[in-house]
Amino acid sequence: MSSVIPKSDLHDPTSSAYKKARKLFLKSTKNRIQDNDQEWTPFRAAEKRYKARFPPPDLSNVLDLALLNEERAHEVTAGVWRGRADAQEFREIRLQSGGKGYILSRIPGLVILPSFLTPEKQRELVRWSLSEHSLPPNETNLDTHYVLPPEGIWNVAVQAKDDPSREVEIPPRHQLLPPDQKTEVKHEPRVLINNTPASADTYNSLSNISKPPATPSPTVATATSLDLLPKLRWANIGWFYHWGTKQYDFTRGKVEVHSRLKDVCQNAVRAIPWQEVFSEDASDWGNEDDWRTWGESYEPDAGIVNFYQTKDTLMAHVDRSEVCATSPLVSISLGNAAVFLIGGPTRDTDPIPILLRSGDVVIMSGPRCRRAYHGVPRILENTLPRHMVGSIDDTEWKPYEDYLHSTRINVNVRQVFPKGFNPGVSDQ
Ligand SMILES: O=C(O)CCC(=O)C(=O)O
Ligand SMILES: [Fe+2]
Repeated sequence: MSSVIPKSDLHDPTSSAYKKARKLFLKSTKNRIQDNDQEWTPFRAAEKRYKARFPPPDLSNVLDLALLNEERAHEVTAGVWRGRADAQEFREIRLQSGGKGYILSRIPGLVILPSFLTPEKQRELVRWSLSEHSLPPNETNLDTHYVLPPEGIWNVAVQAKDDPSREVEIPPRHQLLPPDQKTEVKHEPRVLINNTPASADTYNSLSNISKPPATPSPTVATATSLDLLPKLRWANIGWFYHWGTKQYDFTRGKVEVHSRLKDVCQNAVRAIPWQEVFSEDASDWGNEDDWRTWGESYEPDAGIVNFYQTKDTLMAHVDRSEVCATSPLVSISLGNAAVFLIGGPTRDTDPIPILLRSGDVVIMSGPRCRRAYHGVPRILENTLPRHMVGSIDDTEWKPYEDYLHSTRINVNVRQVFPKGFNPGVSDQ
C-alpha cells in the first residue's frame, strides 16, 4: 500500500486551517511558563504528544492494524490520520470465528480484534447505545444535574430537531432540593477517595463505604434537549458505579446487560484461542488462572458507554473497582477513530499507542493487562467511515450520522465478580 499521506488542510503549512491553528497555538502559549519535559512521567509525555492541536501529532509510532486489511483501504485513506502497521511488534492469532486477532508480547492479555463488528452490527450498537440504553434505569452523567425526560436525552433531542415545537425544557435538579439545602452551596471537606483496588479480600470493607448521591450543581440553569445532547459523556451499564468513591454500589441492584451487547462480548471472548494468548505468560495469576474456562464462564455484568466529542480525552487510569482482576474487559469502538494508550502498573511505563477505528474490539484480560494504565488522549476528527454515513433510503439513520460526525462511542464491558464468588447482595 502506498504510504503517501494525503495533504489535508491541517498538515499543509500553506493552508488557512494550518495558519489559523498556528496563530491560536502561539496566542495560547504566549504567557505560558515553559513546561519542564523531564518532570512528566512517560505516560503523561505521551498524552501531551497526542493531545497537541499544533503542530498536529505524528502518528508514525501508532499501531494501525487496519492497514493490514485491504478491505479497509477506504477507511485509512479518507482523512489525514493514519498510523503504521509496523509501529509495534505483534503476533497474529486465528480466531475461532475465522477472523484475525493480534497480541503484543509487551502486554500479555491484550488482544486486538480489528473490524470484529460488521458495519450492520456497528450501526445497531450505535442505535442501541443512544436510543435504547441512555435512559432510565441506566444512569448518565446528565442525571446528576438535570431531571431528564423518561424517554432519555437522545429520543427527545431527535424529536426536537425534527420539529422544534416539540423541544422541551429540562429543569436543573437542584431546584428539586428542599429549600434549606437549595440555597446553601456546600463546602464539605473533600473526602479522600479510597483507591483500594477491589478484590475478594477488600470486597466487604469497600461495599460498606458510604456512597451518597452526587450533589447537583446549584448554578446550572434550565436547558433544552439539543443543548444537553453534546454534553452526554457516559451511560452506566449493569451494576451501578459510584463515581465519588470509585466503587460499585451493590445496594442499588443490577440492571441486566442487554442481550444484544452481551452476545457481542461473549462472541468475542469465545472466538479467542486463549492458550495462544497466555501459554507463555509468566505473570502472577495467584489462584485465579481461570482463562481456560472463559469460553463458558465469562459473564459481563457492568460497564460504561463513553461518548466522546472530538476534543474530549480520557486521562490515564486503571479500572480496578472490579473484584475480578483477570476476567476479560471488552471494549468496543464506534464512530470516529482514536489514539488509545496502554502501558503498565504505573505511569512510569512508556505506553504503546494504538489507533482504534469503528468496529474494532479490544480485550483487556489477565493480571498484567487488566490493571495496566490506559487512556484516550486523542479523538481523530474526520475519521467517520463511509459505512456509518447513511444512504438516502435510510432516513432513520440520519440523526445518528449527524451526531457521529463529531463523536466517538466506546462501549466498555466488564465482569465484576470471579466465577463462584458470592457477593451476598440481590441482583434483582
Ligand atoms: O474509550 C476507550 O477506548 C477506553 C475507555 C476506558 O478505558 C474506560 O471506560 O475505562
Ligand atoms: Fe478504562
